Amino acid sequence: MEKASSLLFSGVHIDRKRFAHDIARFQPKKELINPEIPPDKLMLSAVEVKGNMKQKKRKRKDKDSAEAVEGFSVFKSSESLSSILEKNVMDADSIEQKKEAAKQIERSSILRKKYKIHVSGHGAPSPLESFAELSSRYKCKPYLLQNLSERGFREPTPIQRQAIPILLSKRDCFACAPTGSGKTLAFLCPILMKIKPGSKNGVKAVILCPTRELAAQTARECKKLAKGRKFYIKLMTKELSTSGNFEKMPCDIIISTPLRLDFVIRKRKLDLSRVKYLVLDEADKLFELGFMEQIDSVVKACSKTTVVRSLFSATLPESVEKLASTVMVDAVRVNVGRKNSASELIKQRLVFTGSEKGKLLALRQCFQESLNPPVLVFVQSKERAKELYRELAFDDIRADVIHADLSQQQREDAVNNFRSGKTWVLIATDVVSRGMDFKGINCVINYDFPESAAAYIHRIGRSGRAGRPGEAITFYTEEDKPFLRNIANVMAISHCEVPAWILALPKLKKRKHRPHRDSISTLPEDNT
Ligand SMILES: Nc1ncnc2c1ncn2[C@@H]1O[C@H](COP(=O)(O)OP(=O)(O)OP(=O)(O)O)[C@@H](O)[C@H]1O
Repeated sequence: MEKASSLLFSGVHIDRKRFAHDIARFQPKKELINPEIPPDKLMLSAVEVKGNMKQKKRKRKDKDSAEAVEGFSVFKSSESLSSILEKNVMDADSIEQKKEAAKQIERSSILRKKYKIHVSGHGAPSPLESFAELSSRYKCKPYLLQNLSERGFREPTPIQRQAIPILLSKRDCFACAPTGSGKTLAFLCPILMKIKPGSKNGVKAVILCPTRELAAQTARECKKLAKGRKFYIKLMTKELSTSGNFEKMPCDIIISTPLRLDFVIRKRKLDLSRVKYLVLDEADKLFELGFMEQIDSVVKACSKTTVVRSLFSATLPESVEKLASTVMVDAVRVNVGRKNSASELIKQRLVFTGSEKGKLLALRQCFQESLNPPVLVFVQSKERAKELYRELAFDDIRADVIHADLSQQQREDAVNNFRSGKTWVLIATDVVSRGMDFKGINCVINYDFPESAAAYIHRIGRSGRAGRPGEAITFYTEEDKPFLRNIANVMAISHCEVPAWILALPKLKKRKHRPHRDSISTLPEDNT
């Protein structure tokens, strides 16, 4: 009779009899011991150990047993085999879970690589493979999936794949993704999924946007997505902010500019203490000096300890993230593609016009060569927008203008006419440079050189949206030359051609470029 013999492998002492007994006992779960070992090898080892061991020569048996053990990396510890096996079986469920978790991690990293999603922050949930996962993973109500499908959204965009699960997991989030890549839906979906409609306990979500136009657009998007459910979605207009009865008015989601919401919090005592989601869209703009106090007031008013805060933009500089970190808790960062870069769908080029007068000639030439409406033309100030509009009024072009001096109604009309195709060319200040989703803009012309690389990225991002190609032309004069490099860097990163001499220009410390420019007008003084 064979005495309990021992086998030394990798410095581990194994009791052979117990080994045989344990293997036989736990055979049904054997594959759980170590997923690395092939099943046929494991089965062979178990049978040999249990039944045939006595008939085989000691040497052979030792070798086989050693082979059987070889796959068990877990044996390479100082624990006895029995205790390891017991533990493994007891942990079978957790091992199964661990295996599944390992697979999920692998799937996540494949998806992230495929969609150029970069994530930092611990325990970020895995990205969505499809919209259907919203229902299988997060029990999304059918109405929302139906609305997504009706809008023609078949696949989530990369930022939606990652930011939606993060916000559904109630994690604070910094999200940076190119212009036109569907960030709006990335924050609207989780809000609609996580709050209950019917406003029994006051406002549940606040979305802040830097301009009225963008707030109105986001409110419209939100209503379209919420179709079929009785959500109270309110756009904070001037009228509502001054005369709305907030105590009696049901409201689930408020979409506002910081100025209006701050006014209502201070003067009308709007209670935001039950807000679950706070979104700062175009966050880097909101963190600029003019908005800081208002943002502070809104952040304080959304006082629920579990409020989920998120920042979205196509450009999120470190300085903004640093500032915002003071109010974010354990946030996850998501970047799609290269941070702070332009959409790769836009063909960008620079045009030297020499002087201010040269710009008007160049613009007319562009229109003569190929006017492919809709075209958005950006200028530096409202005065210049008015001047250029007056100049083009004499040409045979259906042009309109939008700037901050117009009434709210006039601004809305300008946007709507441009959207519907009544207007071919819209002359604009930066009031519509961020977030505005004019469908199918073919070309953006920077008549005046943008004040910064971020401004450039947002302006040209009005074209090349939702997977469609776009074009951007930027005029520059002698005066703009020193600032060319910032823009040229953005172009080079998006693989657009840039003359080498521009990339060799010295770096500038000054970020903003808003020079005094000669008047656009070629009309005599008394005619203007
Ligand atoms: N999953 C999707 N599939 C197809 N189109 C989508 C999807 N999600 C959003 N869109 C469309 O993409 C366009 C751009 O979306 P959105 O305005 O949210 O972009 P954005 O990333 O917020 O851009 P910006 O940085 O300029 O604000 C919209 O017309 C929107 O309807």
